[in-house]
Amino acid sequence: MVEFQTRRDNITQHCSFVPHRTEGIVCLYVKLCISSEYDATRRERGVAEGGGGGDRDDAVTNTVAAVAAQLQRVFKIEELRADFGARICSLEKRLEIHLFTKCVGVFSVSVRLIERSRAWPRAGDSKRVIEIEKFKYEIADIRDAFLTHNKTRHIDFSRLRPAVTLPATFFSPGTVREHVITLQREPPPYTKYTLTGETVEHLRAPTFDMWQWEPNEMLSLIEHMYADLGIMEEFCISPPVLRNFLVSVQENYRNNPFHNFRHCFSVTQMMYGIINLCRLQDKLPRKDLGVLITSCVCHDLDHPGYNNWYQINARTELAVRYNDTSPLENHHCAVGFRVLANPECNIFSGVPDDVFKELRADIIMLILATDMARHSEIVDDFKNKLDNFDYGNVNHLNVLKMILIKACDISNEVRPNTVAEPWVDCLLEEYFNQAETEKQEGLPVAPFMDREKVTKSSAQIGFIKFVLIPLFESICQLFPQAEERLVAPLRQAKEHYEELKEKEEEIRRTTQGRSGVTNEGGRGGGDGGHRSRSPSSGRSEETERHANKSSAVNNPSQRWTSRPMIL
Ligand SMILES: Nc1nc2c(ncn2[C@@H]2O[C@H](COP(=O)(O)O)[C@@H](O)[C@H]2O)c(=O)[nH]1
Ligand SMILES: [Zn+2]
Repeated sequence: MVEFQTRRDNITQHCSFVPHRTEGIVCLYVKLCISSEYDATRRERGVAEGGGGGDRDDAVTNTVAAVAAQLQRVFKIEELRADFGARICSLEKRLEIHLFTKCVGVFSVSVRLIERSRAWPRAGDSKRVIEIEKFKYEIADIRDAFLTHNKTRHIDFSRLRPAVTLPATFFSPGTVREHVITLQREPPPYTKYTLTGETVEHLRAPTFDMWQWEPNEMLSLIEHMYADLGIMEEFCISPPVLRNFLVSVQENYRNNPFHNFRHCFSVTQMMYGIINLCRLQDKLPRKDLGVLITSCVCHDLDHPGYNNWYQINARTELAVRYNDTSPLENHHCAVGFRVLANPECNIFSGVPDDVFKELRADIIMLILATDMARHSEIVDDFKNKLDNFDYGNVNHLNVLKMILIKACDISNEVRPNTVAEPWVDCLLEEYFNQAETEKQEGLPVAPFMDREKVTKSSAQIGFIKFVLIPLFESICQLFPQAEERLVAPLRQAKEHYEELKEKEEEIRRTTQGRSGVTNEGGRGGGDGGHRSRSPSSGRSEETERHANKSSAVNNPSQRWTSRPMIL
C-alpha cells in the first residue's frame, strides 16, 4: 500500500493504492480517482470553476508524476528487501554451520532443544562464541531494522543516544522525544522448554555457564526461576504475560559488548543461585524474591554502553533529565516500568494497588542501588547492621536486598575462570570504546578505561581485592555456608590475575629490551611500552600527568566516587 498526499490551493489530495508491476494501469486509475476527488473537493469548498481546467490538469500531472516516482521507489525497496533478506539468510546459514562445526560441544543452533550434553568450553571457545554471538546480534539487528522500517505497528523507540553530545548551549527540552516502550516484535511462538533435572540443578549454582545458552533459552530459564521461586503464584502471573514481559525486556537491552541481555541474565541467575545457596526462601517473603529477580532482570535496561561519567561530562539528555544523579540507573528503572505499563507485559497486573506501590518502590530502590558511585555508602550501612541483623526490621531487609543485587551485578569473578574471563574482555571493549569517544569529544578519560593504561590483570586485581572480596565477605558474615562458593573462587581469581600480571610484565620487559624503550608503570605488554598522548584528546601535559599519577587503575576504591571525574 502506498499512501501520499499533495497540496494545492490549500486542498489536500490523499491517495492510496497497492502498487503493481503494471505501472500504466495503476497510474491511470490514480489519475481518474484524483481527478474526480479534486473536482468534488473544489466544489465543496466553493472554488470557482472558471479557468480551473488548467489547474486541474496541472494537479493531475503533478500527482501522476509523484505516483510514478513513489512506484519506482517502492519497487526498488521491494527488490532491495528481497535481496537483503536472501543475503541475511545466507549469512545466518553460514553462521550456523560455523557454530556447529567450530564450537565443539558448546551449542547447536539448529537443534533448539534446551537439553543436550554440554561439554565445558575451552577459553578459546568462549571467545569465539562471544565473537559469533556479536555477529549474530548484528545480523538480527540489521534484519529487524530493515523489516520494521515503515511499519507503524512498531513503536518509535528513539533511544537516548549518548554519543550525540548536546551543543554547548545545553539542552533544549523540545529535542527530547517521549518514548513509548512496548513489545517491539510479536512474541515468538510460545515454546515451553522442558528442563532436565541436570539443568535445573546447574541453574541453581553460581558456577552456571551463561555462555552456552541462546537468547530464547535464557528467557525460558528465567521463566523457570519465576515459577520455581513461587513468584508467578505470588503475583498471579500468567505464563504468556511473563513471556511477553521478558521478550520486551530482552528487546530493550542493547547489543553492547558488556551491558547486554546476557549480562542481565547472568546477574539474574546469580541472584537465583544466591537465593538457593543462602536459603533465602526461608528468610524472605516471596514478594521480596519477586522484587529481587525482577530488579535484576530490569537493572541495566537500555544501557547505552557509556557510563554515568560520560553521561554527566558529555551533558547527555539522560544526565540533564536526571540532574546528574545516577542518570543510567534512573533510566534503566524508568524503562522497566514503561515495559510494565503495557498491559500485555504487566506481570504485576494481578496485585492490588497498594502492593504494586510497594513493589515499585522496592524495585526502584534496588536498581538505583546498582550505581557504583554509592558502593561505599551501601556497604558501610550493611556492615553496620551485621552485628545485630534483624530480618524483622524493614531497614535491615532493604539494605540486605541492595547488597544482594549489587553483589550479583558485579559477580562475574565468582564464576569459574572460563566463564568469568570473557566478561573482562567484554567490559574492556566497552570501556575502550567509551574512552575513544571521549578522546574524540575532548572529554576526560578515566585511566582505567584507557587502552593505553589498563590491562586485564590491572583491571581485575584491584577490583577483586578492594571491591569484590570485602563485599562478598560481608555477605558471608550473614550466610557463612556461602563462603566456599562465593569467596573462595574470588581468592582463586585474584591469584590467577596476579600470575597473569607477572606474565604481562615479563612480556613488557622482553619487548622493551628489544626496542630499547623504557616505560614505567602503565600498561604492560603488547604495545612496546608506547604510551602516547592522544593527539585528539586536547588535554594539557599537566592534565595528562595528573591522569597518569592517578592510581585509579589499580585501586578501584578511588574510582567509585559519587561525582564524575573531571580531569
Ligand atoms: N574492573 C571490573 N569492573 C567491573 C567488573 N564487574 C563490574 N564492574 C564494574 O561495575 C559496574 C557494575 O555496574 P553495572 O550496573 O553497570 O553493570 C560496571 O559498569 C563496571 O564498571 C569486573 O569484573 N571488573
Ligand atoms: Zn549490570
